Amino acid sequence: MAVNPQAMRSLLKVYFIMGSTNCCQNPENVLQAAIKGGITLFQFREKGAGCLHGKEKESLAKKLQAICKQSNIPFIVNDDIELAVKINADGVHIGQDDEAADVVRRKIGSKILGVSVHSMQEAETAIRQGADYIGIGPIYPTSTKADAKAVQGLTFLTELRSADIQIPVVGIGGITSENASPLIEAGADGVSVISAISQADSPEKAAAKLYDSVNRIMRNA
Ligand SMILES: Cc1ncsc1CCOP(=O)(O)O
Ligand SMILES: C=C1C=NC(C(F)(F)F)=NC1=N
Ligand SMILES: [Mg+2]
Repeated sequence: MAVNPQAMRSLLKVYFIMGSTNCCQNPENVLQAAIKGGITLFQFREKGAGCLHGKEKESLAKKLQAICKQSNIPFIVNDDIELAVKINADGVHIGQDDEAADVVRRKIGSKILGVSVHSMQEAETAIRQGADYIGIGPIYPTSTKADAKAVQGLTFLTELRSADIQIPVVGIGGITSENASPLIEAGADGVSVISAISQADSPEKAAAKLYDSVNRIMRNA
């Protein structure tokens, strides 16, 4: 465990994920606004049709990393372990089709390690191999990830929590400030969003609304 679970849980509250293909406006301005609105964690996910590669990808990563650093928001890199190590990111997020979590843990040392899981078996493996948090979804329908798995709603989350699995958990997929509350009530430590913030007219207001709905539920829980 590289980050203590309680610290990890508060980082997961409003977890913004973005890459150049998710934005209509300039990614740097969108991230700046999202941070102002109150996001608690950021993941650089440069993936899908038209995404950047090589030097262009690295240069955008460094710009977004600098913006996060100014506000003490940890900067997580999706998939690209090599890039994460090269620019000394604060952590990485991997899926089941990436390298195994134990291999990645050896490469990143005490950085934050997040793993996407879709079953109890995958969750237990990720925990055993030293993940700091797990991402589960898609919770609701989403058009952002073309190859997303079947929509799972709150079923898997409820299963995890009734199996008394304590690892910090964040939900992802089609989440907005309108549908975030049931997820927190079912035991998620936070919500992860791409389009609800990156494609909002005001990313700052969208982030603030998400932050408010998540905290409102946590205060009353
Ligand atoms: C990366 C990812 N993994 C499962 S759904 C998804 C896309 C989430 O995007 P959005 O928040 O726009 O639905
Ligand atoms: C596919 C993904 C699933 N979950 C997450 C996170 F929200 F960070 F856990 N990030 C991803 N890139
Ligand atoms: Mg991946």
